[in-house]
Amino acid sequence: MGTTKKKYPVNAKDYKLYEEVGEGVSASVYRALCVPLNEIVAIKILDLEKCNSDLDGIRREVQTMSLINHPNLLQSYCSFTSGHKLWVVMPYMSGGSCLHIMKSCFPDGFEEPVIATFLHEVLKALVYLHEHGHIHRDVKAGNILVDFDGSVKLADFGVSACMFDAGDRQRSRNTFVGTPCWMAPEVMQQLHGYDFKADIWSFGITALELAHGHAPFSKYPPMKVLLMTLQNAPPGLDYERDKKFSKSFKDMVAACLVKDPKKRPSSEKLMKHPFFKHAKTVDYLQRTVLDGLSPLGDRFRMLKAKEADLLLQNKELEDKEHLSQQEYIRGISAWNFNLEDIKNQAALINEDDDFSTVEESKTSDQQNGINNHHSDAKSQDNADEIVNLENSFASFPIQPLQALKGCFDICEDDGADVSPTEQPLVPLSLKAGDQETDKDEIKKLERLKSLQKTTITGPRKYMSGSLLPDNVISPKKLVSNGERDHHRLKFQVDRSNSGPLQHIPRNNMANSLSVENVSEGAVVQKKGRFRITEADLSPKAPVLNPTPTLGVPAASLLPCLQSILQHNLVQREEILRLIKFAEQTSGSSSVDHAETGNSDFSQIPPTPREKELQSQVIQLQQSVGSLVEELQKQKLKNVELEKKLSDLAKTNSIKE
Ligand SMILES: Nc1ncnc2c1ncn2[C@@H]1O[C@H](COP(=O)(O)OP(=O)(O)OP(=O)(O)O)[C@@H](O)[C@H]1O
Repeated sequence: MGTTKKKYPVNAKDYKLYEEVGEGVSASVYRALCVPLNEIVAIKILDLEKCNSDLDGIRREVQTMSLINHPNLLQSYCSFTSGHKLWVVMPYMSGGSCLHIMKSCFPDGFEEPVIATFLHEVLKALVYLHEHGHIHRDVKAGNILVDFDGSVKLADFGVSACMFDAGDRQRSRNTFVGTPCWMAPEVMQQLHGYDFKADIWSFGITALELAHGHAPFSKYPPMKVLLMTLQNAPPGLDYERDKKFSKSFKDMVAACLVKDPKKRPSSEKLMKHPFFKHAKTVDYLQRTVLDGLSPLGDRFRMLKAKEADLLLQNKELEDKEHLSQQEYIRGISAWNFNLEDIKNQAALINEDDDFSTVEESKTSDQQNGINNHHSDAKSQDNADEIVNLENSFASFPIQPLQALKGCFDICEDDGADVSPTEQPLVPLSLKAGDQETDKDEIKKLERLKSLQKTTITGPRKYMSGSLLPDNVISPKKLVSNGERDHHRLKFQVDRSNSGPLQHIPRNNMANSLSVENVSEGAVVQKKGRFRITEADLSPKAPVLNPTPTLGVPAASLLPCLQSILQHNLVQREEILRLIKFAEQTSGSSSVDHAETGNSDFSQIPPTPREKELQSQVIQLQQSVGSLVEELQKQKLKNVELEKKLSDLAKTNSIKE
């Protein structure tokens, strides 16, 4: 209070876009000039038409970014839509991300004091988030941004979530969210839900990433990462090359990477770990890391060129390793739920992989006394399991922009599409009251609304957003308000930008920012990479505030949400089935499997029972085949006899 906040314009015309400095799964980031304020900013531009997933994640990210208030968290100045694009204006972090810095200048990772300093800053951000009931869910080097003076900010709140009271927590954490290499085992398992300790796991993986220049298992396709994380011992700093690291560093990493989340320290406790005594002030980063770095735009261009080279060098785009590396260079480690990709990934995991698997999981295997060898068997059943997913991953019918129009305010003339290189169209402020939806859009939404009256019966979901600048509402407070049942969740499935699954906002942005809504509590949601989310189907679902403060009633989106929810449930079932299948199969052949250290679906041999059933099926198919053949023969004979009979009848009648 009392401090006059700078007012950033919500009109694309007021910004001058310069070079591209970053690219994510769903967005491109540009250095830009805010003309009226004469200030350099970063603008993240999302193409809502292309980004057919995760609209809810986008909305949440924008909302969370605008509300957080901590020096180690990237706050947004403002957001608005312009044509099909969403613009998010934020501080320009001229050093770029830790991942970009490593890829450009520190391919084998940083020195320990640098790592300690980076991690210390990130941990401060996590303590703040966790204290205020949020889980970040996507902690990784690609989301650690550095400014010219060495200051560090954790970015990317697309998957952040609010934590709920104990009653709902289990269900609310049954959500498949994050980026596979950094994802905690309990998040993958979806058995008992998860909490902020999932961030501690990701933090430990990030520590390894900063130490080695890449995250463990980063070369592998998502499905394999999932199984390796679940089946192998946790990764650590145990290689020969890790000898240079201190015992306290190894110990800190080991504390974070415990599979049982209960045994991991909280962020607050971790802060007291002796390792962080090695942390220095951020000007140390400025001297040791940033000094001499070329401008971010140039580095980004070089990385893109390197990526293009990789593509050229290897025309076999299906080569999962290359794909994986390219994704990694871009800071993308998406769960790509394009069915074809999954099939390819499953098919491509072969003997060669185990060479690197041995390398990555060497320590774990040594610890377990496991030999690495593998089976060549490829299970048709597994392929069938994957094929069965096909039906589940059907496209959703909703246009993302249309859906988002329920979240963001829309100006009268906001219909055109602005390319980042062109200059602005009319933007859409997040503030209510000064925009209108175009007439066609209103008609469509009215239609949806009337449809909704007859179709909506299920529970509804709330917006997330317990982070308030001045007055943060903690999960405890929410519970004590007796509003537990108002924090029921729904989860959705979405996918990376290549896929059909998309997110639809559940509510109106202005509503979500209103005091009532905040007091109603926060919501765990998901993000735009591969994540599978689960609906909380409580019949006591809360009453959504139907009063729109923007041009579009949020309730009009409910039919779409309903349909998405249905899809999500089916998809979740499928994923669970696959995971169970993998676990069962690995359980039933645990000896072989433990010995091989192999965690690949396609290499799991069929059980004896499966073999027996398969041979029975084959026998049945054969006997059906011969019966059909016999039937055909008999039919032919019949026809011939009939013909002979009629011929005889004819000759008889002639004679007569
Ligand atoms: N404020 C900023 N200043 C400078 N560079 C930035 C800024 N924000 C993002 N970047 C760069 O752009 C990249 C992509 O941004 P961001 O991670 O927000 O996009 P995204 O689509 O959410 O990515 P992903 O989903 O892969 O994490 C970052 O990794 C970083 O290198």
